[in-house]
Amino acid sequence: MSSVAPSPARARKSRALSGTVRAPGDKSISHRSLILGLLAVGETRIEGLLEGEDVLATARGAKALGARVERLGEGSWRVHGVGVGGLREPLETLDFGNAGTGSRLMMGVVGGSPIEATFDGDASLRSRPMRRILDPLEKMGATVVSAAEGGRVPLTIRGPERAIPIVYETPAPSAQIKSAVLLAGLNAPGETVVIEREATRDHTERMLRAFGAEVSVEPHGPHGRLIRLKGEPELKPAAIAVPADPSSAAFPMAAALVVEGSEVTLEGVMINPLRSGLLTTLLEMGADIRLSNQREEGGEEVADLVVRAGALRGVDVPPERAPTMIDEYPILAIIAAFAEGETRMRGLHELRVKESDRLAAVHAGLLACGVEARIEGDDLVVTGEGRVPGGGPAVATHLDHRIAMSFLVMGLGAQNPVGIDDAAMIATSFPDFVELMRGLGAEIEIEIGERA
Ligand SMILES: O=C(O)C1=C[C@@H](OP(=O)(O)O)[C@@H](O)[C@H](O)C1
Ligand SMILES: C=C(OP(=O)(O)O)C(=O)O
Repeated sequence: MSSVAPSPARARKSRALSGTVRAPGDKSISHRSLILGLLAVGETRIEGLLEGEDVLATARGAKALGARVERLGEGSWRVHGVGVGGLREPLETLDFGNAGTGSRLMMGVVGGSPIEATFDGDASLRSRPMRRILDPLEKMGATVVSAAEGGRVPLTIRGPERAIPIVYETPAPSAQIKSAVLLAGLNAPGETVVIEREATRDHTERMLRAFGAEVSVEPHGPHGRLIRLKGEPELKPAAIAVPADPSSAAFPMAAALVVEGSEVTLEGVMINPLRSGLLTTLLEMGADIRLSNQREEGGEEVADLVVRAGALRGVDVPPERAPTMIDEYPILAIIAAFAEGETRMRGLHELRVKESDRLAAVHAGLLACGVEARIEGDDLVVTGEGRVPGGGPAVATHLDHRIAMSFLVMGLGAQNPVGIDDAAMIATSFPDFVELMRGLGAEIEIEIGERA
């Protein structure tokens, strides 16, 4: 099990932020490009790969399963894949650290193929539910050789000679469950079908097509989708350009909104509609965000976002929007604290099973910083007064990068500094976060273990 020394950090009220920055490569697309690179025969080239710890764990996983994975330069990677039929049984435990996406997608790969592998991770990953992945994989012929209590990691899976094609309705709106089933379905003779009641990010579907698989998607019910994958495709390597991650761009964007006088431009942010719920919500709150230079990059729509500080009002965020902004609620809660009036974020049950229980962690952090907030069932309600006191004890981040970055952003706009108990996990998704924010004019101090 991996662990990193904690690095307490603190952010203080900032002068106006300004500048043009590019958020790192999208984490979801980065994981998938390495995994599909492994599953195609030949050389896949990736530009703009996120070199965060989560993705580096997936790169090691791809290597352990037989791929040759090389870093050619910053963000520039080459994967020599072995194909679905050529996977090697890893000799050692696959340690995914803090990464839900990497571990769950790789479970799909292993669970659909005739190899056995053991998965493990840090204390956060060890607490996260994996039954949601193991259940469909068992239906597809996989055997769970062993697992920690409740079907958690460390766990060992053995896949079948050929997977059984299934029709599977996901029990939660989760792109990770959908992706694990589709990846296992690559080694199934026939059609694997995934039904989701609420559409989730579609990067796996898009990328499978780019690698030559036959995937069709149709609407299902008012908010859902039905996805069909034709099994046993011959995946061909592809060239992947990874767009900037909207979930990471959300932090400098939020800072620009809440620090008086700021104007920040975020370049090349992916605006896939299944990832842009935060943008929709912020525009409803009256945020001054302008999209320009809309274009396509690497099969995804991207835009430059010009963000200016200004007054914001509280809004009601409907539950059906949750899958399109699931990782953005912590930072939205911070922005809501700076708005005038009540923001109600509905239907947040999935936040309880992320790197931490994000509903509880955000709520506790807000209270510690003098913000009025309450949890009602699966809703988080934040009452903003246009200003945030800050101060108080260090916010507990529970090995959660998004909690860490959210409260540091709060400190940049709050009356008093905001401290967090540990900034180390920021490196899982946004290794240059502190440097990028400092480049915009932010004051963030890290006490120990500062990363370059
Ligand atoms: O598929 C993905 O890349 C992801 C799916 C989401 O998780 P769930 O599938 O659990 O909703 C999200 O929270 C995670 O950061 C990335
Ligand atoms: C939930 C997240 O990631 P993962 O599930 O991959 O750990 C996240 O990055 O916010």
